[in-house]
Amino acid sequence: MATTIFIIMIIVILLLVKIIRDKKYLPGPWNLPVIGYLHKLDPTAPYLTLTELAQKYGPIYNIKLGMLNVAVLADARILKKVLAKDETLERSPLFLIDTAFEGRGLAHANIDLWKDQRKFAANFLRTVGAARVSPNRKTCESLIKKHVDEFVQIVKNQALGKPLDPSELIIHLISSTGSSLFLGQPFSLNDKKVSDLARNIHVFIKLLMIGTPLNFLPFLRFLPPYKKKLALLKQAVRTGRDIQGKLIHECEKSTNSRPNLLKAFQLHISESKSDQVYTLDQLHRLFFDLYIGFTETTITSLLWILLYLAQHVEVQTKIRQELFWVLQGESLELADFENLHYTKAALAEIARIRTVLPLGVPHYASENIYLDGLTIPKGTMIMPLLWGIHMDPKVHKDPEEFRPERFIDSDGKFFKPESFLPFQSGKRMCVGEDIANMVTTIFIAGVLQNFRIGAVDSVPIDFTGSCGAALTPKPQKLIFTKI
Ligand code: HEM
Repeated sequence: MATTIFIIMIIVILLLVKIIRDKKYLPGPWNLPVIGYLHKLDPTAPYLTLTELAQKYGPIYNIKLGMLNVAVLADARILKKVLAKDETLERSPLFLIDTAFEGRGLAHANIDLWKDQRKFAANFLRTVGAARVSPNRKTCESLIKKHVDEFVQIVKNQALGKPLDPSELIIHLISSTGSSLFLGQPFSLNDKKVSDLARNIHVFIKLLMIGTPLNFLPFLRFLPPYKKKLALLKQAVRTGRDIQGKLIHECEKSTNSRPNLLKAFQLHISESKSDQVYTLDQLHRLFFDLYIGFTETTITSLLWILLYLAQHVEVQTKIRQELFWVLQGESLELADFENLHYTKAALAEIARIRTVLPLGVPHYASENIYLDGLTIPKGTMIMPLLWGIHMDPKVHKDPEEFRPERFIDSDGKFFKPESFLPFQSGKRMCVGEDIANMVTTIFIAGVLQNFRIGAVDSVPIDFTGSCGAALTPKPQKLIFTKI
Protein backbone atom coordinates (compact mmCIF):
# COMPACT_ATOMS: atom_id res chain seq x y z
CA MET A 1 0.00 0.00 0.00
CA ALA A 2 2.75 2.43 1.03
CA THR A 3 4.60 1.62 -2.22
CA THR A 4 1.44 2.37 -4.29
CA ILE A 5 0.93 5.72 -2.56
CA PHE A 6 4.60 6.52 -3.08
CA ILE A 7 4.37 5.72 -6.82
CA ILE A 8 1.18 7.81 -7.18
CA MET A 9 2.88 10.74 -5.41
CA ILE A 10 5.88 10.49 -7.72
CA ILE A 11 3.58 10.47 -10.78
CA VAL A 12 1.63 13.49 -9.47
CA ILE A 13 4.87 15.37 -8.77
CA LEU A 14 6.22 14.56 -12.25
CA LEU A 15 2.95 15.73 -13.84
CA LEU A 16 3.02 18.96 -11.80
CA VAL A 17 6.66 19.59 -12.77
CA LYS A 18 5.74 19.03 -16.41
CA ILE A 19 2.73 21.37 -16.21
CA ILE A 20 4.80 24.09 -14.50
CA ARG A 21 7.64 23.63 -17.01
CA ASP A 22 5.23 23.79 -19.96
CA LYS A 23 3.67 26.95 -18.55
CA LYS A 24 7.11 28.49 -18.30
CA TYR A 25 7.55 28.08 -22.00
CA LEU A 26 4.59 29.60 -23.81
CA PRO A 27 1.15 30.76 -22.67
CA GLY A 28 -1.89 28.92 -23.98
CA PRO A 29 -5.22 27.35 -23.13
CA TRP A 30 -5.80 24.30 -20.99
CA ASN A 31 -5.57 21.09 -23.01
CA LEU A 32 -7.36 17.78 -22.39
CA PRO A 33 -5.28 14.63 -22.06
CA VAL A 34 -4.78 12.70 -25.34
CA ILE A 35 -6.85 15.00 -27.59
CA GLY A 36 -5.40 18.31 -26.40
CA TYR A 37 -7.37 21.21 -27.88
CA LEU A 38 -8.72 19.34 -30.90
CA HIS A 39 -12.29 19.24 -29.54
CA LYS A 40 -12.46 23.03 -29.55
CA LEU A 41 -11.09 23.70 -33.04
CA ASP A 42 -13.79 24.75 -35.50
CA PRO A 43 -13.58 21.84 -37.97
CA THR A 44 -14.55 24.03 -40.93
CA ALA A 45 -12.47 27.07 -40.01
CA PRO A 46 -9.68 26.16 -37.54
CA TYR A 47 -7.81 29.36 -38.50
CA LEU A 48 -10.64 31.39 -36.89
CA THR A 49 -10.44 29.47 -33.58
CA LEU A 50 -6.66 29.86 -33.55
CA THR A 51 -6.90 33.59 -34.34
CA GLU A 52 -9.34 34.07 -31.43
CA LEU A 53 -6.84 32.31 -29.14
CA ALA A 54 -4.11 34.69 -30.36
CA GLN A 55 -6.29 37.60 -29.24
CA LYS A 56 -6.53 36.03 -25.77
CA TYR A 57 -3.03 34.56 -25.24
CA GLY A 58 -0.93 36.82 -27.45
CA PRO A 59 0.80 36.36 -30.80
CA ILE A 60 2.83 33.34 -29.73
CA TYR A 61 1.16 30.63 -27.70
CA ASN A 62 1.10 26.89 -27.21
CA ILE A 63 -1.70 24.40 -27.69
CA LYS A 64 -1.74 20.66 -27.91
CA LEU A 65 -3.23 18.98 -30.93
CA GLY A 66 -3.51 15.37 -29.89
CA MET A 67 -0.22 14.72 -28.09
CA LEU A 68 1.74 17.14 -30.28
CA ASN A 69 2.87 20.47 -28.85
CA VAL A 70 2.06 23.25 -31.28
CA ALA A 71 3.54 26.75 -31.09
CA VAL A 72 1.12 29.03 -32.90
CA LEU A 73 2.81 32.14 -34.29
CA ALA A 74 0.55 35.04 -35.18
CA ASP A 75 3.17 37.78 -35.33
CA ALA A 76 5.20 38.39 -38.49
CA ARG A 77 8.37 39.57 -36.73
CA ILE A 78 8.46 36.55 -34.42
CA LEU A 79 7.58 34.17 -37.25
CA LYS A 80 10.39 35.50 -39.45
CA LYS A 81 12.90 35.11 -36.59
CA VAL A 82 11.76 31.56 -35.90
CA LEU A 83 11.75 30.49 -39.56
CA ALA A 84 15.21 32.00 -40.07
CA LYS A 85 16.70 29.33 -37.78
CA ASP A 86 18.15 26.11 -39.20
CA GLU A 87 16.54 24.29 -36.25
CA THR A 88 13.09 24.95 -37.76
CA LEU A 89 13.76 23.80 -41.32
CA GLU A 90 12.08 20.43 -40.92
CA ARG A 91 8.41 19.68 -41.52
CA SER A 92 6.26 18.52 -38.65
CA PRO A 93 5.11 14.89 -38.46
CA LEU A 94 1.42 14.84 -39.46
CA PHE A 95 -0.23 11.53 -40.19
CA LEU A 96 -2.09 12.44 -43.40
CA ILE A 97 0.77 14.44 -44.87
CA ASP A 98 3.26 11.67 -44.05
CA THR A 99 0.92 9.09 -45.59
CA ALA A 100 0.57 11.13 -48.78
CA PHE A 101 4.15 12.31 -49.25
CA GLU A 102 6.25 9.71 -47.37
CA GLY A 103 9.01 12.25 -46.70
CA ARG A 104 9.91 12.47 -50.38
CA GLY A 105 9.30 15.02 -53.16
CA LEU A 106 10.15 18.57 -52.04
CA ALA A 107 7.54 20.34 -49.93
CA HIS A 108 7.43 17.55 -47.33
CA ALA A 109 10.78 15.92 -48.01
CA ASN A 110 13.00 14.87 -45.15
CA ILE A 111 15.73 17.40 -44.55
CA ASP A 112 18.65 15.81 -46.44
CA LEU A 113 16.58 15.15 -49.53
CA TRP A 114 15.01 18.61 -49.22
CA LYS A 115 18.41 20.37 -49.32
CA ASP A 116 19.28 18.74 -52.64
CA GLN A 117 15.83 18.97 -54.21
CA ARG A 118 15.25 22.57 -53.18
CA LYS A 119 18.47 23.57 -54.99
CA PHE A 120 17.48 21.49 -57.99
CA ALA A 121 13.94 22.97 -58.12
CA ALA A 122 15.20 26.55 -57.75
CA ASN A 123 17.70 25.99 -60.62
CA PHE A 124 15.01 24.42 -62.76
CA LEU A 125 12.61 27.34 -62.16
CA ARG A 126 15.42 29.73 -63.13
CA THR A 127 16.03 27.75 -66.33
CA VAL A 128 12.40 28.05 -67.42
CA GLY A 129 12.27 31.76 -66.53
CA ALA A 130 10.05 31.35 -63.46
CA ALA A 131 12.37 33.20 -61.09
CA ARG A 132 13.23 36.84 -60.41
CA VAL A 133 16.76 36.50 -61.78
CA SER A 134 16.68 34.47 -64.97
CA PRO A 135 17.69 35.08 -68.59
CA ASN A 136 14.50 33.32 -69.70
CA ARG A 137 11.89 35.43 -67.95
CA LYS A 138 10.61 36.74 -71.28
CA THR A 139 9.88 33.21 -72.49
CA CYS A 140 7.97 32.50 -69.31
CA GLU A 141 6.09 35.79 -69.64
CA SER A 142 5.01 34.93 -73.22
CA LEU A 143 3.89 31.49 -72.11
CA ILE A 144 1.65 32.92 -69.36
CA LYS A 145 0.30 35.59 -71.73
CA LYS A 146 -0.59 32.97 -74.31
CA HIS A 147 -2.68 31.05 -71.77
CA VAL A 148 -4.33 34.21 -70.39
CA ASP A 149 -5.19 35.29 -73.96
CA GLU A 150 -6.78 31.90 -74.49
CA PHE A 151 -8.90 32.42 -71.34
CA VAL A 152 -9.97 35.88 -72.58
CA GLN A 153 -10.92 34.51 -76.01
CA ILE A 154 -13.03 31.71 -74.54
CA VAL A 155 -14.93 34.11 -72.30
CA LYS A 156 -15.46 36.49 -75.26
CA ASN A 157 -16.69 33.74 -77.54
CA GLN A 158 -18.76 31.68 -75.17
CA ALA A 159 -19.80 33.57 -72.08
CA LEU A 160 -19.92 37.30 -72.67
CA GLY A 161 -22.77 38.87 -70.70
CA LYS A 162 -23.98 35.52 -69.36
CA PRO A 163 -23.63 34.21 -65.79
CA LEU A 164 -20.44 32.13 -65.69
CA ASP A 165 -18.78 30.14 -62.92
CA PRO A 166 -15.17 30.78 -63.96
CA SER A 167 -13.61 27.94 -61.94
CA GLU A 168 -13.43 25.38 -64.77
CA LEU A 169 -11.81 27.88 -67.12
CA ILE A 170 -9.36 28.99 -64.44
CA ILE A 171 -8.48 25.37 -63.66
CA HIS A 172 -7.75 24.85 -67.34
CA LEU A 173 -5.78 28.09 -67.66
CA ILE A 174 -3.51 27.31 -64.72
CA SER A 175 -3.11 23.58 -65.23
CA SER A 176 -2.09 24.01 -68.85
CA THR A 177 0.27 26.87 -67.92
CA GLY A 178 1.81 24.55 -65.29
CA SER A 179 2.24 21.75 -67.82
CA SER A 180 3.82 24.06 -70.37
CA LEU A 181 6.16 25.37 -67.72
CA PHE A 182 7.23 22.10 -66.10
CA LEU A 183 6.94 19.68 -69.03
CA GLY A 184 7.68 22.09 -71.87
CA GLN A 185 4.46 21.06 -73.65
CA PRO A 186 1.51 23.22 -74.52
CA PHE A 187 -1.46 20.93 -73.94
CA SER A 188 -4.54 21.44 -76.03
CA LEU A 189 -7.86 22.61 -74.64
CA ASN A 190 -9.27 19.16 -75.27
CA ASP A 191 -6.58 17.36 -73.27
CA LYS A 192 -8.55 16.39 -70.20
CA LYS A 193 -5.55 14.85 -68.42
CA VAL A 194 -4.13 18.24 -67.52
CA SER A 195 -7.20 19.72 -65.88
CA ASP A 196 -8.11 16.30 -64.41
CA LEU A 197 -4.81 16.40 -62.56
CA ALA A 198 -5.55 19.88 -61.19
CA ARG A 199 -9.06 18.79 -60.18
CA ASN A 200 -7.67 15.72 -58.48
CA ILE A 201 -5.16 17.88 -56.64
CA HIS A 202 -8.03 20.06 -55.45
CA VAL A 203 -9.74 17.02 -53.89
CA PHE A 204 -6.43 15.95 -52.40
CA ILE A 205 -5.72 19.36 -50.84
CA LYS A 206 -9.24 19.50 -49.36
CA LEU A 207 -8.57 16.19 -47.62
CA LEU A 208 -5.22 17.41 -46.30
CA MET A 209 -6.73 19.89 -43.85
CA ILE A 210 -4.00 20.49 -41.27
CA GLY A 211 -6.37 20.76 -38.28
CA THR A 212 -8.11 17.43 -38.86
CA PRO A 213 -7.93 15.10 -35.81
CA LEU A 214 -6.61 12.28 -38.01
CA ASN A 215 -3.34 14.17 -38.44
CA PHE A 216 -2.72 14.03 -34.70
CA LEU A 217 -4.51 10.86 -33.60
CA PRO A 218 -3.63 8.26 -36.24
CA PHE A 219 -5.56 5.51 -34.41
CA LEU A 220 -8.77 7.24 -35.61
CA ARG A 221 -8.10 5.73 -39.04
CA PHE A 222 -9.82 2.58 -37.79
CA LEU A 223 -13.13 4.44 -37.22
CA PRO A 224 -15.54 4.59 -40.20
CA PRO A 225 -15.58 8.33 -41.11
CA TYR A 226 -11.81 8.61 -40.85
CA LYS A 227 -11.26 5.27 -42.56
CA LYS A 228 -13.24 6.62 -45.51
CA LYS A 229 -11.28 9.86 -45.52
CA LEU A 230 -7.97 8.00 -45.55
CA ALA A 231 -9.16 5.73 -48.36
CA LEU A 232 -10.17 8.81 -50.39
CA LEU A 233 -6.80 10.40 -49.81
CA LYS A 234 -4.95 7.27 -50.91
CA GLN A 235 -7.17 7.06 -53.97
CA ALA A 236 -6.45 10.71 -54.83
CA VAL A 237 -2.70 10.01 -54.54
CA ARG A 238 -3.02 6.97 -56.85
CA THR A 239 -5.13 8.87 -59.40
CA GLY A 240 -2.74 11.83 -59.31
CA ARG A 241 0.31 9.64 -59.85
CA ASP A 242 -1.43 7.77 -62.64
CA ILE A 243 -2.30 10.96 -64.57
CA GLN A 244 1.09 12.53 -64.01
CA GLY A 245 2.76 9.28 -65.12
CA LYS A 246 0.95 9.65 -68.45
CA LEU A 247 1.95 13.31 -68.73
CA ILE A 248 5.59 12.51 -68.01
CA HIS A 249 5.47 9.67 -70.53
CA GLU A 250 4.15 12.03 -73.23
CA CYS A 251 6.87 14.49 -72.34
CA GLU A 252 9.46 11.72 -72.73
CA LYS A 253 8.23 10.93 -76.23
CA SER A 254 8.04 14.57 -77.31
CA THR A 255 10.56 16.06 -79.72
CA ASN A 256 9.94 19.54 -78.30
CA SER A 257 13.25 21.30 -77.57
CA ARG A 258 12.01 23.41 -74.66
CA PRO A 259 13.58 22.70 -71.26
CA ASN A 260 11.51 20.48 -69.01
CA LEU A 261 11.68 18.83 -65.62
CA LEU A 262 12.30 15.41 -67.11
CA LYS A 263 15.37 16.48 -69.10
CA ALA A 264 16.76 18.45 -66.16
CA PHE A 265 16.24 15.47 -63.87
CA GLN A 266 17.78 12.97 -66.30
CA LEU A 267 20.89 15.12 -66.53
CA HIS A 268 21.24 14.72 -62.76
CA ILE A 269 20.60 10.98 -62.93
CA SER A 270 23.67 10.67 -65.14
CA GLU A 271 25.79 13.11 -63.09
CA SER A 272 24.67 12.25 -59.56
CA LYS A 273 26.86 10.23 -57.26
CA SER A 274 23.85 9.11 -55.25
CA ASP A 275 21.30 6.90 -56.95
CA GLN A 276 19.01 7.34 -53.93
CA VAL A 277 17.89 10.84 -54.89
CA TYR A 278 17.55 10.97 -58.67
CA THR A 279 15.11 8.13 -59.15
CA LEU A 280 12.01 7.92 -61.30
CA ASP A 281 9.90 7.81 -58.13
CA GLN A 282 11.46 11.05 -56.89
CA LEU A 283 10.90 12.71 -60.28
CA HIS A 284 7.19 11.89 -60.06
CA ARG A 285 6.96 13.20 -56.51
CA LEU A 286 8.86 16.38 -57.29
CA PHE A 287 6.64 17.06 -60.30
CA PHE A 288 3.59 16.43 -58.11
CA ASP A 289 4.81 18.91 -55.46
CA LEU A 290 5.64 21.61 -57.99
CA TYR A 291 2.35 21.02 -59.75
CA ILE A 292 0.36 21.15 -56.49
CA GLY A 293 2.24 24.28 -55.42
CA PHE A 294 1.60 25.89 -58.76
CA THR A 295 -2.00 24.93 -59.48
CA GLU A 296 -3.91 24.87 -56.19
CA THR A 297 -2.59 28.19 -54.88
CA THR A 298 -2.79 30.16 -58.12
CA ILE A 299 -6.21 28.79 -59.10
CA THR A 300 -7.46 29.82 -55.64
CA SER A 301 -5.82 33.25 -55.91
CA LEU A 302 -7.31 33.96 -59.34
CA LEU A 303 -10.79 33.01 -58.14
CA TRP A 304 -10.54 35.31 -55.11
CA ILE A 305 -9.24 38.07 -57.41
CA LEU A 306 -12.31 37.78 -59.66
CA LEU A 307 -14.71 37.79 -56.70
CA TYR A 308 -13.16 40.83 -55.03
CA LEU A 309 -12.98 42.75 -58.31
CA ALA A 310 -16.61 41.91 -59.05
CA GLN A 311 -17.60 43.31 -55.65
CA HIS A 312 -15.41 46.43 -55.98
CA VAL A 313 -16.05 47.96 -59.39
CA GLU A 314 -14.19 51.13 -58.35
CA VAL A 315 -11.01 49.07 -57.90
CA GLN A 316 -11.40 47.66 -61.42
CA THR A 317 -11.65 51.21 -62.77
CA LYS A 318 -8.51 52.33 -60.93
CA ILE A 319 -6.51 49.33 -62.18
CA ARG A 320 -7.72 49.90 -65.75
CA GLN A 321 -6.71 53.57 -65.54
CA GLU A 322 -3.28 52.63 -64.22
CA LEU A 323 -2.78 50.09 -67.00
CA PHE A 324 -3.79 52.75 -69.53
CA TRP A 325 -1.29 55.31 -68.24
CA VAL A 326 1.61 52.91 -67.75
CA LEU A 327 1.20 50.91 -70.96
CA GLN A 328 0.19 53.76 -73.30
CA GLY A 329 -1.50 51.32 -75.66
CA GLU A 330 1.39 48.82 -75.67
CA SER A 331 1.00 45.31 -74.32
CA LEU A 332 2.09 44.52 -70.74
CA GLU A 333 5.80 43.66 -70.29
CA LEU A 334 7.61 42.45 -67.19
CA ALA A 335 9.43 45.79 -67.02
CA ASP A 336 6.05 47.51 -66.50
CA PHE A 337 5.33 45.59 -63.30
CA GLU A 338 7.32 47.97 -61.13
CA ASN A 339 5.16 50.90 -62.24
CA LEU A 340 1.84 49.17 -61.56
CA HIS A 341 1.65 50.34 -57.95
CA TYR A 342 -2.12 50.28 -57.52
CA THR A 343 -2.50 46.95 -59.35
CA LYS A 344 0.09 45.34 -57.09
CA ALA A 345 -1.58 46.89 -54.04
CA ALA A 346 -4.97 45.44 -55.07
CA LEU A 347 -3.44 41.98 -55.59
CA ALA A 348 -1.69 42.17 -52.22
CA GLU A 349 -4.90 43.24 -50.48
CA ILE A 350 -6.76 40.25 -51.94
CA ALA A 351 -3.92 37.94 -50.83
CA ARG A 352 -4.18 39.47 -47.34
CA ILE A 353 -7.92 39.48 -46.84
CA ARG A 354 -8.36 35.93 -48.15
CA THR A 355 -5.05 34.29 -47.22
CA VAL A 356 -4.77 31.29 -49.52
CA LEU A 357 -3.00 29.17 -46.86
CA PRO A 358 -4.53 30.46 -43.62
CA LEU A 359 -2.56 28.06 -41.39
CA GLY A 360 0.56 28.41 -43.53
CA VAL A 361 2.71 25.33 -43.98
CA PRO A 362 3.91 24.11 -40.58
CA HIS A 363 7.55 23.58 -39.62
CA TYR A 364 9.07 21.65 -36.71
CA ALA A 365 11.53 22.50 -33.93
CA SER A 366 14.28 19.90 -34.24
CA GLU A 367 16.06 21.57 -31.24
CA ASN A 368 14.97 23.91 -28.44
CA ILE A 369 14.39 27.38 -29.89
CA TYR A 370 15.26 30.35 -27.66
CA LEU A 371 13.75 33.64 -28.68
CA ASP A 372 13.17 36.95 -26.88
CA GLY A 373 13.17 35.16 -23.50
CA LEU A 374 10.79 32.44 -24.71
CA THR A 375 11.50 28.79 -25.33
CA ILE A 376 9.89 26.62 -27.99
CA PRO A 377 10.81 23.11 -26.92
CA LYS A 378 12.36 20.59 -29.27
CA GLY A 379 9.64 18.43 -30.86
CA THR A 380 7.12 21.29 -31.18
CA MET A 381 5.21 21.92 -34.39
CA ILE A 382 5.60 25.53 -35.55
CA MET A 383 2.32 26.75 -36.97
CA PRO A 384 2.55 30.00 -38.96
CA LEU A 385 -0.92 31.45 -38.43
CA LEU A 386 -0.88 33.55 -41.61
CA TRP A 387 -4.59 34.35 -41.28
CA GLY A 388 -4.01 35.74 -37.77
CA ILE A 389 -1.09 37.86 -39.02
CA HIS A 390 -3.04 39.24 -41.99
CA MET A 391 -6.21 39.93 -39.98
CA ASP A 392 -4.55 41.40 -36.87
CA PRO A 393 -6.31 44.77 -36.26
CA LYS A 394 -3.19 46.10 -34.49
CA VAL A 395 -1.19 45.95 -37.72
CA HIS A 396 -3.90 46.04 -40.42
CA LYS A 397 -6.53 48.57 -39.30
CA ASP A 398 -10.12 47.38 -39.89
CA PRO A 399 -8.84 44.09 -41.32
CA GLU A 400 -12.23 43.01 -42.69
CA GLU A 401 -12.36 46.08 -44.94
CA PHE A 402 -11.07 45.64 -48.48
CA ARG A 403 -8.68 48.56 -48.97
CA PRO A 404 -5.81 48.26 -51.51
CA GLU A 405 -4.54 51.68 -50.35
CA ARG A 406 -3.08 50.08 -47.22
CA PHE A 407 -0.29 48.80 -49.49
CA ILE A 408 0.48 52.27 -50.93
CA ASP A 409 3.01 54.53 -49.19
CA SER A 410 2.95 58.32 -48.87
CA ASP A 411 4.73 58.68 -52.26
CA GLY A 412 1.96 56.73 -53.96
CA LYS A 413 4.16 53.68 -54.39
CA PHE A 414 3.43 50.04 -53.62
CA PHE A 415 5.06 48.80 -50.43
CA LYS A 416 5.04 45.45 -48.66
CA PRO A 417 4.61 45.76 -44.89
CA GLU A 418 6.51 43.36 -42.63
CA SER A 419 3.20 41.85 -41.54
CA PHE A 420 2.33 40.56 -45.01
CA LEU A 421 3.68 37.03 -45.50
CA PRO A 422 1.53 34.97 -47.89
CA PHE A 423 4.61 32.98 -48.96
CA GLN A 424 6.07 32.70 -45.42
CA SER A 425 9.80 33.42 -45.06
CA GLY A 426 13.20 31.85 -44.45
CA LYS A 427 15.13 29.21 -46.37
CA ARG A 428 12.03 27.11 -46.97
CA MET A 429 9.77 29.93 -48.12
CA CYS A 430 7.72 29.37 -51.26
CA VAL A 431 9.86 28.68 -54.36
CA GLY A 432 7.04 29.91 -56.57
CA GLU A 433 6.56 33.48 -55.28
CA ASP A 434 7.90 35.10 -58.42
CA ILE A 435 5.97 32.99 -60.92
CA ALA A 436 2.81 33.35 -58.81
CA ASN A 437 3.16 37.15 -58.96
CA MET A 438 3.77 37.01 -62.72
CA VAL A 439 0.64 34.90 -63.26
CA THR A 440 -1.66 37.06 -61.11
CA THR A 441 -0.42 40.35 -62.62
CA ILE A 442 -0.65 39.17 -66.24
CA PHE A 443 -4.09 37.69 -65.50
CA ILE A 444 -5.56 40.78 -63.85
CA ALA A 445 -4.23 42.98 -66.67
CA GLY A 446 -5.51 40.66 -69.41
CA VAL A 447 -8.96 40.38 -67.86
CA LEU A 448 -9.47 44.04 -66.95
CA GLN A 449 -8.26 45.29 -70.35
CA ASN A 450 -11.05 43.25 -71.91
CA PHE A 451 -13.91 42.96 -69.44
CA ARG A 452 -15.93 44.59 -66.71
CA ILE A 453 -16.62 41.95 -64.05
CA GLY A 454 -19.83 42.03 -62.07
CA ALA A 455 -21.96 40.00 -59.71
CA VAL A 456 -25.07 38.32 -61.04
CA ASP A 457 -28.05 40.66 -60.34
CA SER A 458 -29.30 40.43 -56.77
CA VAL A 459 -27.03 37.48 -55.91
CA PRO A 460 -24.60 38.54 -53.17
CA ILE A 461 -21.04 37.27 -53.55
CA ASP A 462 -20.09 34.67 -50.96
CA PHE A 463 -16.68 35.44 -49.43
CA THR A 464 -16.69 32.78 -46.72
CA GLY A 465 -14.65 30.13 -48.56
CA SER A 466 -14.12 26.54 -47.57
CA CYS A 467 -10.96 25.39 -45.89
CA GLY A 468 -8.75 22.38 -46.65
CA ALA A 469 -5.04 23.11 -46.67
CA ALA A 470 -6.10 26.12 -48.82
CA LEU A 471 -9.00 28.51 -48.29
CA THR A 472 -10.93 28.29 -51.56
CA PRO A 473 -13.97 30.28 -52.65
CA LYS A 474 -17.28 28.49 -53.00
CA PRO A 475 -18.38 27.98 -56.64
CA GLN A 476 -20.43 30.94 -57.86
CA LYS A 477 -21.28 32.80 -61.03
CA LEU A 478 -20.08 36.20 -62.24
CA ILE A 479 -20.81 38.26 -65.33
CA PHE A 480 -18.11 39.38 -67.76
CA THR A 481 -19.16 42.25 -70.03
CA LYS A 482 -17.20 44.00 -72.77
CA ILE A 483 -15.53 47.28 -71.78
C1 HEM B 1 -0.42 32.56 -54.50
C2 HEM B 1 0.39 31.59 -54.70
C3 HEM B 1 1.19 30.87 -53.65
C4 HEM B 1 1.14 30.94 -52.28
C5 HEM B 1 0.25 31.83 -51.42
C6 HEM B 1 2.14 30.02 -51.77
C7 HEM B 1 2.43 29.85 -50.44
C8 HEM B 1 3.40 28.98 -49.96
C9 HEM B 1 3.75 28.82 -48.57
C10 HEM B 1 3.12 29.59 -47.42
C11 HEM B 1 4.70 27.86 -48.51
C12 HEM B 1 5.38 27.33 -47.25
C13 HEM B 1 6.76 27.94 -47.07
C14 HEM B 1 7.45 27.40 -45.83
O1 HEM B 1 7.36 26.25 -45.52
O2 HEM B 1 8.07 28.20 -45.10
C15 HEM B 1 4.96 27.40 -49.84
C16 HEM B 1 5.86 26.41 -50.17
C17 HEM B 1 6.03 25.92 -51.44
N1 HEM B 1 5.49 26.43 -52.60
FE1 HEM B 1 4.20 27.96 -52.73
N2 HEM B 1 2.72 29.39 -52.83
C18 HEM B 1 2.19 29.88 -53.98
C19 HEM B 1 2.56 29.55 -55.27
C20 HEM B 1 3.45 28.56 -55.61
C21 HEM B 1 3.83 28.23 -56.96
C22 HEM B 1 3.37 28.98 -58.21
C23 HEM B 1 4.68 27.16 -56.89
C24 HEM B 1 5.36 26.44 -58.02
C25 HEM B 1 6.42 26.83 -58.61
C26 HEM B 1 4.85 26.84 -55.48
C27 HEM B 1 5.62 25.82 -54.98
C28 HEM B 1 5.89 25.64 -53.64
C29 HEM B 1 6.76 24.58 -53.13
C30 HEM B 1 7.43 23.49 -53.96
C31 HEM B 1 6.86 24.77 -51.76
C32 HEM B 1 7.67 23.95 -50.77
C33 HEM B 1 8.99 24.66 -50.55
C34 HEM B 1 9.92 23.89 -49.63
O3 HEM B 1 9.47 23.09 -48.81
O4 HEM B 1 11.13 24.14 -49.74
N3 HEM B 1 4.10 27.71 -54.74
N4 HEM B 1 4.16 28.10 -50.72
